[in-house]
Amino acid sequence: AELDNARTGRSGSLASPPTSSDFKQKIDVNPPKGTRDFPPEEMRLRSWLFQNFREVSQSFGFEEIDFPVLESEALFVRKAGEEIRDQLYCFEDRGNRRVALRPELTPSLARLVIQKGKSVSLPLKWFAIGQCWRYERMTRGRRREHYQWNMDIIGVPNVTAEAELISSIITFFKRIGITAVDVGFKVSSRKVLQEVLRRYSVPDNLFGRVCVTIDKLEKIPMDDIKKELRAAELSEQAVEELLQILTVKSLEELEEKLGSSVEVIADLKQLFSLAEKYGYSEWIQFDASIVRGLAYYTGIVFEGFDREGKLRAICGGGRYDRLLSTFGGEDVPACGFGFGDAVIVELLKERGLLPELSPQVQNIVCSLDQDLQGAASLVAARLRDKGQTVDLVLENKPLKWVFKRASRINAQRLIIVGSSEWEKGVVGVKMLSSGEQYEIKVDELE
Ligand SMILES: OCc1cccc(Br)n1
Repeated sequence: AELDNARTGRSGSLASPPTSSDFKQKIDVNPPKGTRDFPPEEMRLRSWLFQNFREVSQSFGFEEIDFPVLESEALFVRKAGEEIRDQLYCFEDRGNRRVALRPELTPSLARLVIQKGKSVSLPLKWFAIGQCWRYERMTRGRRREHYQWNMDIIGVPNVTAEAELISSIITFFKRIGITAVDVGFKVSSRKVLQEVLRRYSVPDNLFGRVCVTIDKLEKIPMDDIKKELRAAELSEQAVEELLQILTVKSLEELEEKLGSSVEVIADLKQLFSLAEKYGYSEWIQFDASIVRGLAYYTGIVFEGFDREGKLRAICGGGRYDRLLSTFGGEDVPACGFGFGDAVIVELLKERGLLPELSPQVQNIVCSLDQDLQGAASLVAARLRDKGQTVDLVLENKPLKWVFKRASRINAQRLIIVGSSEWEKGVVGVKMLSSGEQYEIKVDELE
């Protein structure tokens, strides 16, 4: 019975821990549903992507931060009907605490900003790359985890912050060969909806929920949208005007509808003017239907889209000036974006822009007989001390095997430690691309 317990993983005392011979049933060697392994080839692509995320963030003067993948569930229990809430990967831990695998990074950032309080001086320009989770019924076969790149500017109330963030994403796209022909940004502001709701005296506390509902346009039937809006006590007229304003085709038309005195017109005009100064006007367009699906956005919202219309949104973000107070903190103006690691790879594949990333090592070192294994280790250590990368052959292998491995790991140089050469204080060197070969004193190796 104990052995059975061990096999099935059920708890129960065992005289000694199970050994591999106790387990007949082969474990499932695939990762859990909806998750990915990153063996070397996949990990090279991920590292390349993240390196570009990091270098762009740093070129904009942002500092890297990180937080636990596990957070208190309380950070994410917003009551606005968001999909991200419905799919929260949450559970009770062994201390009976309600915890969750983070579905996004922004609430953790807000928590850290509140925690730091007056000990940090504004503005904060922070970025993070972190794995985020959702528990989705595998019916749709979608992934349960992805990595997100976030950049956030905390403490800047005007749209210069949003303009800077959009510029950083465009800089990233350009670095990896994506142009304004491939991708664009749809830009709007939730202040449009806020203005309409204000005119119909809809209470502020319903704002997030209404936006989340509006974001479901094109995802759920119009009747369900209207039903949700009526459930939020919107009048028929308010519902009609809300849906109507989302179809506005230009800033000029929006100005006609709302009047030029409304703040949102000034915001959007300033954003487009800044875009022109940055030189990225061709990348962005006003699109009144963009609201984004997170409840906490309060102002400008934007999303990167593939112009061929085949893929889901590449990235998205916006202003969230009221998030900190929902956690009991002092509100601070804030804006940021999230950029997932999945759609961008699909886009790169579509456009034939996936980089060729092969393993690289400068040296492979081997000894011709096992008495010289120590000598080979000494040579490897010397080279490493000089900053060289070295793959040291750790067993006594025939040269044929060494050459095959050298080719597989893309080594540039083969260093051979042979007994007669070693006695003369030299080693054999073979440049693996040119074929050139020579002997050299160990101390002169570099
Ligand atoms: O974009 C929403 C989301 C959140 C967590 C994990 C995954 Br996959 N996707």
